[in-house]
Amino acid sequence: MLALRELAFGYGTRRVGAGVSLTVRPGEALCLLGPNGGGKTTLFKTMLGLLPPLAGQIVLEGRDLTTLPRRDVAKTIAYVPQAHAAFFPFRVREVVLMGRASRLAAFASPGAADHAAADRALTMLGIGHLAERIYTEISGGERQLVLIARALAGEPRLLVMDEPTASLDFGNQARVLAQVRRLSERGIAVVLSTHDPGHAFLCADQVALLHNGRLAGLGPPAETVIPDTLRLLYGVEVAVVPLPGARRGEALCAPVLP
Ligand SMILES: Nc1ncnc2c1ncn2[C@@H]1O[C@H](COP(=O)(O)OP(=O)(O)OP(=O)(O)O)[C@@H](O)[C@H]1O
Repeated sequence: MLALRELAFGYGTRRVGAGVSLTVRPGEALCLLGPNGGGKTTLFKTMLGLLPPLAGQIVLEGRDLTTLPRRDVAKTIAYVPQAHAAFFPFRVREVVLMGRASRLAAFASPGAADHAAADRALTMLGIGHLAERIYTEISGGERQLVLIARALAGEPRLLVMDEPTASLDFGNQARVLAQVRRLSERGIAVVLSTHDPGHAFLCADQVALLHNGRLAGLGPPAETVIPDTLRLLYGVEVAVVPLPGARRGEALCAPVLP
């Protein structure tokens, strides 16, 4: 689905990261962990084709990303940004419908299939009851769920999510992580970042650890989310405690305060 080969990324002459190589297969979820300012958002922008690679290559479904028409990229990858301040008082249904933009001809209005896809996405996220609400008048957590629904409405094959659980309450965090697993089961590839390393155990097949713009580890959660790597990334001691009866090696991560 997606391959990064010796990728260097950043802003013009400001190199944020380098030497990043990884692959994400259809239906696989990759969780990106790293400290504030570690380069996660910059890497995402580069993967989406919004920033040119400074070196190396990004291959999307076998083709070099930089040679693909923007519209093809937009049909394949959907991006869920961090829940941002909302300025325009659209209804939630309209916001979700905007996720169909890449599938509409220029100046065309959404048709029945587009409305149906938007409704499916609202239902999938369990927020059908918000459809007629005004986007600027719902909570930050609800907005985050709407942004995920907007991305899914475009029926992408790869979903890139920048800290999708950041502003969500405990229940909604669990719902979003469960959703990531469900998307994987449907064959959709997911790349997400989070500041909670425990989330990797709940939804990821692979974890990429980004430290000073370089990969400090890449592999299954049980091999990568361990006290040594978490100390390196975050500069604190972390206890990684296996969950009793866990079938996928799930563990809880908690900082050990001095
Ligand atoms: N537009 C920009 N131009 C130049 N440098 C930038 C720009 N945006 C971010 N940076 C720098 O790039 C580095 C990586 O930032 P980035 O936002 O990718 O980190 P992050 O891992 O997503 O952080 P966080 O977890 O805090 O969201 C930081 O040093 C930041 O100051």
